Amino acid sequence: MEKVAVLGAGSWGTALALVLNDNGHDVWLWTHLESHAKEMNETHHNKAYLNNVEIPEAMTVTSDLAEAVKDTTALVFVLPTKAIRPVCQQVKNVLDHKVTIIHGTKGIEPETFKRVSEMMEEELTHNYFDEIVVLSGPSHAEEVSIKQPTTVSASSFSETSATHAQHLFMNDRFRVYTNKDVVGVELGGSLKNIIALGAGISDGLGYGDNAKAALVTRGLAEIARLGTAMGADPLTFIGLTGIGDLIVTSTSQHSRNWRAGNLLAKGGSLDSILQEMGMVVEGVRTAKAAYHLAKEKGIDMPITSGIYHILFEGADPQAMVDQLMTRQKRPETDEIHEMLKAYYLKQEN
Ligand SMILES: NC(=O)c1ccc[n+]([C@@H]2O[C@H](COP(=O)([O-])OP(=O)(O)OC[C@H]3O[C@@H](n4cnc5c(N)ncnc54)[C@H](O)[C@@H]3O)[C@@H](O)[C@H]2O)c1
Ligand SMILES: O=P(O)(O)OC[C@H](O)CO
Repeated sequence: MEKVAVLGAGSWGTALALVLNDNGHDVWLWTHLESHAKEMNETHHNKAYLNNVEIPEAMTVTSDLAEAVKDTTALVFVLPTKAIRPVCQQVKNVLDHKVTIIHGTKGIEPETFKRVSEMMEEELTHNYFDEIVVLSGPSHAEEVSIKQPTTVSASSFSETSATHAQHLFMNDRFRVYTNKDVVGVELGGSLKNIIALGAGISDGLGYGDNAKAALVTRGLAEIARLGTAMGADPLTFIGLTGIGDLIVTSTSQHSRNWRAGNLLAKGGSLDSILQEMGMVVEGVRTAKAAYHLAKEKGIDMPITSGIYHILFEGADPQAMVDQLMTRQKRPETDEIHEMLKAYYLKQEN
């Protein structure tokens, strides 16, 4: 049994804390709001974020960060991307030993284009950990919390750290693979949220399965294009944290990104939708980051660009679809084909 602190008591933090609790660990779930900790301790439910399950007695819910991180072997950061830097700064003030650092956050910082592990490294420095582990894959909190079979990847430059995360989380309903492509795993997990917003928009406009399949497939081509330019292994994008997560987020009604896109297409304003949902919709800020990053790097991302214009410039979703469909004629063959060829060649050898 190990003491593990989960930082962030939203839906995903709560679901991951439950997995760790099932595995017999001493789990401390930290929320920055004293009132939230009090409510969860009194009601044994996380009403605002994941009300369908009971918080077990064995799990400690606290708003005291120093108590939470004391004597831990691992910290699991499960926060919105914009809360990563401030919480790392708070952790730095109270952590006095080395731990395995794991994060389950899916986003890119729009101002710097940094991935989450890069932001964490900048804030925490290597005094407190060896290499960060990214836990990512097709995994809705609503299903993990009721023990539906789920598979994810634990990705790190350090095999020891990845294996530690795998050991902490893996059980017969939550299968964890290790993975070395941190860049590909983080970018796949973040960029798929933009395409999921697009899938929600497509459904909201009344389009069918053909349109959604096209969005997912051509969306993957865009993700791979930007991802490889940023140093990712292209094969990662046909794995769990690429196509796997893209499928689940674009097709599931659990997805907050899909839901936000769906409401947008039906005429809601972005601000009111985000306010009403009350949970983080990471694809919004990531669309801003990816749009500007792609522009800077000269990478063609027409779907991402259309979604950016809908989100931030009030473009009409229907007009964006028309624009995508009537672009210049071109062959389909591109890096997706090259990736698949490389993958099958690798399997044969
Ligand atoms: N929900 C899922 O199924 C799921 C699955 C995989 C990954 N993720 C990723 O996990 C991350 C967190 O998502 P979530 O679904 O748990 O979000 P959520 O909206 O359900 O909860 C966010 C939590 O962060 C807290 N928070 C917000 N700002 C904070 C701050 N400045 N300091 C401290 N705490 C703060 C909120 O109080 C809340 O407890 C996101 O990057 C998301 O993409 C979510
Ligand atoms: O609910 P979403 O859209 O934030 O997606 C949650 C997870 O990332 C799915 O793997």
